[in-house]
Amino acid sequence: MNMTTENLKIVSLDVKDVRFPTSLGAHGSDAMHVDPDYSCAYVTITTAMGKKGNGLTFTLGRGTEIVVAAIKSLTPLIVGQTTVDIYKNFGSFWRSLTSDSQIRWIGPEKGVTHLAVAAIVNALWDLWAKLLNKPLWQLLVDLEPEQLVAAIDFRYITDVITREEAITILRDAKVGKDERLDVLKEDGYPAYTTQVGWLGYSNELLEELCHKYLAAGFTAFKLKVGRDLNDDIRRLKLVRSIIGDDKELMVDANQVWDVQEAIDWMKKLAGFKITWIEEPTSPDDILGHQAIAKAMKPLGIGVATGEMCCNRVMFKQFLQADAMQFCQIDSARLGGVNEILSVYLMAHKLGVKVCPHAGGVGLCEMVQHLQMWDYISLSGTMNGRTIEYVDQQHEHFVDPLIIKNAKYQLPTYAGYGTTFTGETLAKYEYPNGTVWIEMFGKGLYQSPKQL
Ligand SMILES: C[C@H](O)[C@@H](O)CC(=O)C(=O)O
Ligand SMILES: [Mg+2]
Repeated sequence: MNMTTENLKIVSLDVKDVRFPTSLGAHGSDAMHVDPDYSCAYVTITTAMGKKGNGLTFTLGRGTEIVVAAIKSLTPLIVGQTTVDIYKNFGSFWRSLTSDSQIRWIGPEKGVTHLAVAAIVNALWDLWAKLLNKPLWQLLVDLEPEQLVAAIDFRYITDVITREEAITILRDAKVGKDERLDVLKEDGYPAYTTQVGWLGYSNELLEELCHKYLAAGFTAFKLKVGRDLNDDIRRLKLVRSIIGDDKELMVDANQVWDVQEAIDWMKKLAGFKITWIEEPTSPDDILGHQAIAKAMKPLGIGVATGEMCCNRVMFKQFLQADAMQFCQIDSARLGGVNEILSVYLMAHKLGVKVCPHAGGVGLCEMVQHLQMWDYISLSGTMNGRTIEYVDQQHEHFVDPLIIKNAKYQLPTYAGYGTTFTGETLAKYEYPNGTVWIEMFGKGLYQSPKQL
């Protein structure tokens, strides 16, 4: 398959700080992040002839300016490159972004520098898909195994999967591809929702949203826990009384507990028939997760984590240690699509289900492409897999996701779905967008000048 594009020089990289005042309504709140303002560092890469790709990394308000600064530091590595050179050996180019000899010192492959890489790399994939006039999932599906694997940096993971093994796995998985594509076209990919369960929501809102999403066809729900045990029990009772016992229920502690505390707390919640406990403790504590997973096994509860798992090496060890039963790749935390592909391949080889994290700006838009590629070209199954769905900020994208009867519908537009509308940028760019000026005027937020 010819996947080359015109050879266009990258002439500029622009980055914007875009924020939405979600904390005013406690949207997105959890036990650890009590006042999140859903935000992102938003990248536009422009080529000669004016072709553009957009990418983003998700942030929570303050701190976005630091990611923006990191993206600016990486910009000289991108501007002046040409598209053919980037895409013909994307894995090497990816390595050049993560291995800059001065910048890597403040990573490497983790934290702010890696979030910056994610935004840039996501923009490069959006650009590639747009140049080929395909949705991102289709670009991935159409790449021959050798071409897809050429986008991956296998450094540090060859003890679990090699380039050759990955090619064989992808070749074997070609059987039945067309039929699986038809399933997605007809029916879509199942979703669960977290929208009911933000921790700052009142009981009334929790009840109202459970009814709303049940009526919309959802059969799986996620609730935030970990602030107060009695309150968790009360809220879980309430939710179960509305959704019934036949629906799936997941809980998410967003890293608030110590290891033994997580085990003890979850034993008290086990009676609510919980599918998974998400982020029970520090996202870096592989052996801690392993201990929790072991303790949860007899209770029928799996451990889910990944939204703050910083790179493929950490994922490798979580997978090797049986410390995660649900692998939650995050499209804006790992270094973009290239690194995510390597995690999907390792999870597949080690028999762990991938259920992407998507609570954040643009994450639902992105992960649907990845999970659909996985179904068509890698795992070949949706069994026990689901994509997170939160109903926030979709209206700000030129190509918002489409969900019907609790299933993501196969995207048909070209790109990765990560382009904001002009109106959104005019309103929400921080701090000069019209919505922010209004917020400062009303005293709802302090302007950066006052801080
Ligand atoms: C701060 C974010 O909203 C976080 O709570 C999202 C999350 O953990 C999830 O969607 O899962
Ligand atoms: Mg979570």
